[in-house]
Amino acid sequence: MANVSTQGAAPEDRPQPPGPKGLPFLGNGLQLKRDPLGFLTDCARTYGDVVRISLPGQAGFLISHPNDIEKTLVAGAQNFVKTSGGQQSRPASRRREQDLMTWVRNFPSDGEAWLPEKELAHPSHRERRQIQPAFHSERIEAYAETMVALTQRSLATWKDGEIRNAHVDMTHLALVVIAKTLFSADAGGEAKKLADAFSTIIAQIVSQMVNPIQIPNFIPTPHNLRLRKAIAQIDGFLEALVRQHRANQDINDLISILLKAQDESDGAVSANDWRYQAMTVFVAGYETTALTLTWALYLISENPDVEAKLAAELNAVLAGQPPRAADVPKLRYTEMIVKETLRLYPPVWLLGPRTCIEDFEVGGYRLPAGSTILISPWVTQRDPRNFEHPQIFDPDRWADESMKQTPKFAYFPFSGGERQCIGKSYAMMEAVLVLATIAQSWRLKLAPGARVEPQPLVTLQPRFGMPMKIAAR
Ligand code: HEM
Repeated sequence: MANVSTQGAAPEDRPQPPGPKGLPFLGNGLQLKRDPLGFLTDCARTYGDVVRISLPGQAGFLISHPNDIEKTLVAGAQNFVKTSGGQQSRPASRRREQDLMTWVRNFPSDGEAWLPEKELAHPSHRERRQIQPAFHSERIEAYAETMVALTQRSLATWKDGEIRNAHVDMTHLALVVIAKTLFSADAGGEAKKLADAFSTIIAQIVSQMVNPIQIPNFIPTPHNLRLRKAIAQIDGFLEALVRQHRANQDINDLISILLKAQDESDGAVSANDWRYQAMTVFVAGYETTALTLTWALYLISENPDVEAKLAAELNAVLAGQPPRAADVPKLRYTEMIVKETLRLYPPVWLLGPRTCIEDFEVGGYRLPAGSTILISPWVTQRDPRNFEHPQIFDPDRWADESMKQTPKFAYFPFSGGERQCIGKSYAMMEAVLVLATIAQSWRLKLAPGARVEPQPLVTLQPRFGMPMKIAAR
């Protein structure tokens, strides 16, 4: 499975990457749809580091060697645009005239999102520049108190001995945390409604990835009506936010940054653009963090030795006090649990497909312009060449000095390069603080008979939820 040696070979003499046989027209589409995690893992283990996968109507290549991933995400980044369901989005100038429905139709954003044409060579630079201040380290530290307070508020409703769906709890919690820290909104009462609206929207995003042919928005099918209602709910939430921010100029958060950027843009940014960005941060931020926490609670419950070590660390560092930002660097084992959870259950199990603009040389192969590149943290982070006993949940592996020898892109739950997750530090801090706050006072055990199976949608969901029996410490 080592990279193919290409020394001395002219590009045209190089072999084509191997790959599984596919059906006429459908290629490997059915296998990919039926069991994406199993199929992609088998492809990498059977055919090597660059695998040809025929997607309906296009050539796809799975890249799974850390060096090749680094080359794609870092050195070669300028050669790629992010695509959604094999379709390239429309030019920004036309997109600006459209509404949130268009945002949904085009998510995840590609290199052209919201950018004037002259900036296209530097995908996403402008949008990142705008929202970056909300993620500076001193700002993130200021969010710690709110994260812990909201977790405590949510835990106050828990009753000893009951069975709760940890996935639902973590989803509502992560949603109210983002709403409060970045948007200054108290979404407590609305958490369920907003979470349901977002999941309708996310289901739509998944559906259009799988089925590029969609019934147009204006036809009132039950599905389109549900989607419109969900979008109207989110839109109403954002409208209320903007009124609140316009009325109180002292608020200093992500929304105020976006509104200021819009006011200063001299019409270069449309009235809707701040909404697109707010929606992107919301969708990208709350579900991923909620899933990290859900999978972490599950893995802790299945590993009593890990649970005991976690409890010991929390006692030693916090001595019964709620965690604060200053405690985060001391909660090393808690952080190792989060890192190991993100290795085994990366919420973004497949990075947004990227299309190469020009031919791309990688792993000894030359991939033609227009190819779709697939990169999966799930596949690479479970590769035995990168991690010893990769299927085992072992937070202690992160304390091992030998881990420093592991190639950088053997582990990339937040992606890497210029499109890497902007919320990485925010998410890590939130996960550590929330986990510490929960585990300090509650012990969670997977409910008897519960079925646990990862379901790879846009993010890696627990297919049957995560019913857990809770006990007060
Ligand atoms: C553990 C939690 C999280 C994980 C695992 C995660 C992972 C990722 C990954 C892998 C990407 C790149 C996707 C790609 O290239 O296809 C990404 C992008 C992004 N993330 Fe995160 N993320 C997390 C939390 C957050 C949070 C808390 C926020 C904001 C509060 C956030 C905001 C974003 C944004 C704005 C993008 C760019 C989206 C785009 O370019 O379309 N993420 N994240």
